[in-house]
Amino acid sequence: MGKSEVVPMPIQRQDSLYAVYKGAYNTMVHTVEEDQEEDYLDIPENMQLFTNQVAGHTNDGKSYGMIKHNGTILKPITKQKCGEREVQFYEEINGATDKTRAELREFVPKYYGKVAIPIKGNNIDCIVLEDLTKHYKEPCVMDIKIGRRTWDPTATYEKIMNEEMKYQDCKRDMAFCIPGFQVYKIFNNQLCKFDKNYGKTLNKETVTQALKTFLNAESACCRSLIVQFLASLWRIQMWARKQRYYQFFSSSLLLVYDARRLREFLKADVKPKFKLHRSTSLYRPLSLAVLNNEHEKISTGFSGQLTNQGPILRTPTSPTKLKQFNDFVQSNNNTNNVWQKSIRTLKRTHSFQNDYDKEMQNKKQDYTYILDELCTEQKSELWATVKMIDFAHAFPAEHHEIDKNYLDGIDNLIRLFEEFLVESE
Ligand SMILES: Nc1ncnc2c1ncn2[C@@H]1O[C@H](COP(=O)(O)OP(=O)(O)OP(=O)(O)O)[C@@H](O)[C@H]1O
Ligand SMILES: O=P(O)(O)O[C@@H]1[C@H](O)[C@H](O)[C@@H](OP(=O)(O)O)[C@H](OP(=O)(O)O)[C@H]1O
Repeated sequence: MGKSEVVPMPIQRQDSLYAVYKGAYNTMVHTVEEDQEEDYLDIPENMQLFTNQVAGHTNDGKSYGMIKHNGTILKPITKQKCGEREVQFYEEINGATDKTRAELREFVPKYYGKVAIPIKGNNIDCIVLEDLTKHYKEPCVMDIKIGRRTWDPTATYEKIMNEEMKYQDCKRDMAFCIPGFQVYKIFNNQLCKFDKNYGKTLNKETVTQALKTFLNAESACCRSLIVQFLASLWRIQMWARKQRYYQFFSSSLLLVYDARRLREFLKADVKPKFKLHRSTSLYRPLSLAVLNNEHEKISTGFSGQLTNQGPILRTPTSPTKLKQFNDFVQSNNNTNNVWQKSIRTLKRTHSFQNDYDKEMQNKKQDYTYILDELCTEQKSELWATVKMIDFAHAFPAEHHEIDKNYLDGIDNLIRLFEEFLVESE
């Protein structure tokens, strides 16, 4: 990625850390200075460059990057055919009345039509989409391009060759690749960006590490986060297993979560107090407790049971379990109250460790969180999601077949996340 902007973190604002990883993970290149000039783009005053973009076309002279405007993003159309295809795709599904395509609307960003805006003095058509990062304070974003084949039926020989040369190992073994991601690291408040050069080095072994880096899971996976992602992924998978309308080439899944909420979650150091015991069922029961604990009550629809056919998506219906669960939630309910959190913070006495600055920093961070929570009209229960994006190469399914190329990638990605889920038990 070439674009960058120093994103203010709640603390340590003066020395906010920002790093870009190009190629090897260990090669950290500071590009803030050198990128500043590139970051300038002549666009209307009420619009900004979209700094949470992690992959795709950028302002490189031939194309433009995403633009941010009023809770939406504008995707400039620089390749006419690709733009038309993407617009047609969104308009088709927005007008669809059949169940399968209507359902697809839930899995993609909201579409608000097309708009022409002046960019560098030229009138450029843009696709207007919901900004999937807009509710997140510290958006961690990963673009995962799905499918072994990333060229469409109209591709030239040269295009096919170009595509086949890229992300070879990862595409061959995993049926997906990672053209870019950004993550706010929990342990040092650093925003790290990983570009396509890093993505191109990945293989079936190292891709797991890349996902863990993205998930802030170097030491342990946060179960709540994994479940939120899996809840979205499983629904997309179920849809892809049955749909026979489309073939997606070079389309991505965008994984987005809020590192702020993850930090709060980990800070609360929530230990599961309510645990479902393993039963002697055919299934492999995974505890619901840590998914729905005192800190976050998340309705993912995940029953806690994985089967060979996939997850059982429902909540437990056993009256005893429900009562146990409700009692648990009731007894811990007040810890969710932001005012009580605030009072607790105010009551905190002076540090005994002579570490006054650190204490102050923590306090500031707490207050920032509390203020943000109070200012947010409605705090969403969920703080991670997956959406399908980039339909520049969406084609009608040949012979109404299942899009195996797409489904393979989804299946493999889910398998990795399910392994993380088991690890987090
Ligand atoms: N609705 C959205 N909300 C937030 N970010 C988005 C959204 N859509 C796209 N992005 C960001 O923009 C990037 C590029 O998006 P997209 O893949 O649609 O563009 P592209 O230029 O067609 O990409 P490619 O070069 O892979 O064809 C994504 O990786 C993501 O970071
Ligand atoms: O991952 P990389 O190395 O950036 O490769 C790009 C990626 O495959 C894009 O999907 C593609 O845009 P399209 O989907 O629009 O074809 C672009 O083609 P381009 O260079 O012709 O724009 C490639 O360069």
